Amino acid sequence: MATALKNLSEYSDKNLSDVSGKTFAIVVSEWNEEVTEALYKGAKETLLVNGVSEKNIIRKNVPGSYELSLGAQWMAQRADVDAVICLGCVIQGETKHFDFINQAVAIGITEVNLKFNKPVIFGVLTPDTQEQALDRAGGKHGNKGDEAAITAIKMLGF
Ligand SMILES: Nc1c(NC[C@H](O)[C@H](O)[C@H](O)CO)[nH]c(=O)[nH]c1=O
Ligand SMILES: CC(=O)[C@@H](O)COP(=O)(O)O
Repeated sequence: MATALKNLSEYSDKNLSDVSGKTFAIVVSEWNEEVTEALYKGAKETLLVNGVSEKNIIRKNVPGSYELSLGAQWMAQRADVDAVICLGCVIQGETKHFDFINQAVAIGITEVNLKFNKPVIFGVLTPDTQEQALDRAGGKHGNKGDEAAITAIKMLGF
């Protein structure tokens, strides 16, 4: 598989715009907390490393990934928020619940982007197993939280 040996979160920090005055909201799903806390840690650290002030990083928790869309909307509608990062982890269970949550959150987050004309980043893992999730939350495949933060920074540079 293409991802087998890769750190998927490697990125170039060349040409990133100055975001030192920008405000970021991070919406975090409490489901699969071990994973989403690691995603949050990665996203926050990446924002700080790229010059964002700690006071300009707002955190909002929601119960599950399904609730990320509304949490993102609450944040995006604030005039002081420049970009929103949504973090979640939906692990495949025995039923189709996984598909419904993933479809709803993907569409919901896309709608919030377009409604508020602000970057709202999809940092939601959709793995088959907890191991795959941890591999992407600070493990051997990097940290999708870092990637989500870099994507938000890049989008603010357009
Ligand atoms: N099973 C997972 C969930 N389920 C909860 C839903 O997101 C939602 O909170 C519930 O349906 C009430 O609206 N959420 C995750 O983020 N990850 C899961 O694996
Ligand atoms: C992704 C889910 O919603 C999930 O954890 C629920 O599991 P199941 O499909 O076995 O009910």
